[in-house]
Amino acid sequence: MSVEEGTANHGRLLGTVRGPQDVKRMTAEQLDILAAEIRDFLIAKVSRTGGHVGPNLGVVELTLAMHRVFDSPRDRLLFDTGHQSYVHKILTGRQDGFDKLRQRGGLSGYPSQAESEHDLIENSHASTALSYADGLAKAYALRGESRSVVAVVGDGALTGGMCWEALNNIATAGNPLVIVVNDNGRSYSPTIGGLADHLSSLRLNPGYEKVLDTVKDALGNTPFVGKPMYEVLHAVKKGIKDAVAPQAMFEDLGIKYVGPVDGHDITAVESALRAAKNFGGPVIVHAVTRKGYGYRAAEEDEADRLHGPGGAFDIETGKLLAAPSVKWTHVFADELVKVADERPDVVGITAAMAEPTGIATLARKYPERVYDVGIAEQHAATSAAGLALGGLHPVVAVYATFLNRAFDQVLLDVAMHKLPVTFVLDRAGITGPDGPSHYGIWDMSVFGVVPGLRIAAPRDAGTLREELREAVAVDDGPTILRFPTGTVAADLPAVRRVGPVDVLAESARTDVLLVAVGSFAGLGMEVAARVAEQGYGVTVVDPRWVRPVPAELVELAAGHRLVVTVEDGVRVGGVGDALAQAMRDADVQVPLRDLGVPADWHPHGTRAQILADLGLTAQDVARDVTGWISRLDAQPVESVPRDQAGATN
Ligand SMILES: Cc1ncc(C[n+]2csc(CCOP(=O)(O)OP(=O)(O)O)c2C)c(N)n1
Ligand SMILES: CC(=O)[C@@H](O)[C@H](O)COP(=O)(O)O
Ligand SMILES: [Mg+2]
Repeated sequence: MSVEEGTANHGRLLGTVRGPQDVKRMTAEQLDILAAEIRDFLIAKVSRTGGHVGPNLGVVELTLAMHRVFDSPRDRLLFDTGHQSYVHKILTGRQDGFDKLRQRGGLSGYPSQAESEHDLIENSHASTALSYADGLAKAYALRGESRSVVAVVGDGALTGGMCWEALNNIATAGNPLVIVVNDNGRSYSPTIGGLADHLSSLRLNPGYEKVLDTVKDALGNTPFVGKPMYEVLHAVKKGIKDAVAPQAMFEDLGIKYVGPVDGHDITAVESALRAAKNFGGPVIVHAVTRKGYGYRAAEEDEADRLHGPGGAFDIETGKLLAAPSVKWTHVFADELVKVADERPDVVGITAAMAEPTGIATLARKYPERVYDVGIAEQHAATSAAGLALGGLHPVVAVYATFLNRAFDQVLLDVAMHKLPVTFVLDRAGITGPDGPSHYGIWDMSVFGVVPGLRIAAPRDAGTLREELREAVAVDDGPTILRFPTGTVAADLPAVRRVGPVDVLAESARTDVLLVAVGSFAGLGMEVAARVAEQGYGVTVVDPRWVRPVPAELVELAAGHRLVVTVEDGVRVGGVGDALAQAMRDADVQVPLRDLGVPADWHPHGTRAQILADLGLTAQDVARDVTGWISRLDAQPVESVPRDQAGATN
């Protein structure tokens, strides 16, 4: 593409970039111009769609250098968490896709094999890239393939335990492998922990910086002649480094360390990467970057450097354009503080997501009662078990999808010990823009099998507050409270309560018992109204506590001709499955149809779009229910009058 044509697209130089080969031949001056054009491009596009603008502004030079030193896709570039792969996508022919970033049918916000041969890891869960890289490097070694493996991992992701399991193996295997630590000092907020302190000691030591510049100049003028020269030069740097900034951690692991380098200096990063590439074993390149680099609104965003605005935002201020609304998270955060006011034993735990989960609200009032464990959900669960053994009641707030990796900890470290730990799962169910590895659709099935664990699914703000209090009142086992992303549902009053079960609507006829789980209660009410137009009576119930299945739900089922369950979670092992089993065990032979999310990798889009694609709308469910009940009419069974419906009051 000519420069003229390129200009018409995104910027004079950026418009000419159709693949990595186009940046390999650019001069240093052109690269600086290109980096600026990429920043302008990212801000312009992501301000319209929402997305991870801060992390990607921090890796512009880093990604350019990687694509100049390595030959993707033959050499494999891996991005831990993958939220910082937009620049990689820009350089691998996908600039045109950014108008539909994270939108249905558009570009994924994470690497996607379907999009490009340059993409490999699609999982948006942190701390996995080094394990992939270890495996990949072993495969290439065994197959005798001379291909570089490069893994970019953030300082936040490095607080995840899997990284250290991987480093342990990478060191032993000794295969050529380049680990680029993208150290911007932050996850959302400043990264916590001993590792973070260690990294900052490296990057912040003024003496080391000055001395390093001298060495860097020497390095800059010295053509690399492979491993011997690298060893000599590295020994020089190491000697200096240990003198001013001891960093035995990595090297004692058996992994060479290069850095810290200025992650925004393409030439410096390139020379470090070339040294690492030619070393012939595992090397860590410690790149110091700034999240949101070059964009004032991001650099001045104290909360999280514009880590991931959820929608379109004002370029000048970085503020979301959408009108603010009361989110499920806000209701949780507000009630948690009220509970903590009354219960000095209640403490909060976050896995590097204090603001997004609302735990920060508790931390602002009771800083000594909130623990940020880093991106370490497994540790969060078992550390919570320790806190509970110590007489406290921890509230662990994570996104639903991220608790998956802590199943064993919840099962054995918490539940088997019957410990009072409450897990609050935000973003439960279909979320939308983040796609399949972010969908919080597994929790009711996966954790529903844990003996002694109780799961609540509030339907609105009132029941969220109520069920949070009920959860922290449980002292003989773990509890889960799960709610979706977005604006909290309007309060839906119950007409009566049967045990823990709220009856939201009922009629003279008891044709259908509609079990609407959590935030689907509103959908249930709409369905009941539509089905009533066909002459059928629908009893809508919200179980509130969905696992274990309340006995009252089975009794209510016995009084109806058909039971339908609808849940924002996978069907297999979900509430519908569990209720069907409970009904069989109680010999209640009423037909049951369960609606929910198929266990599959659902694409990204908006929550509403994906739910519609899955037939989880009032119109679709009403059509299903009407079809099922009308087919039952072929064997008419008197609908049991309500007062004999078997439900206890
Ligand atoms: C297991 C897991 N927990 C939490 C998250 C949410 N999350 C996404 S990015 C991020 C911060 C990552 O920080 P870092 O690795 O330093 O990357 P940066 O954004 O600074 O480039 C977090 C906590 C996640 N994706 N995966
Ligand atoms: C990459 C990651 O895991 C988070 O940044 C996630 O994208 C945040 O999701 P929300 O926008 O729903 O808070
Ligand atoms: Mg970081």
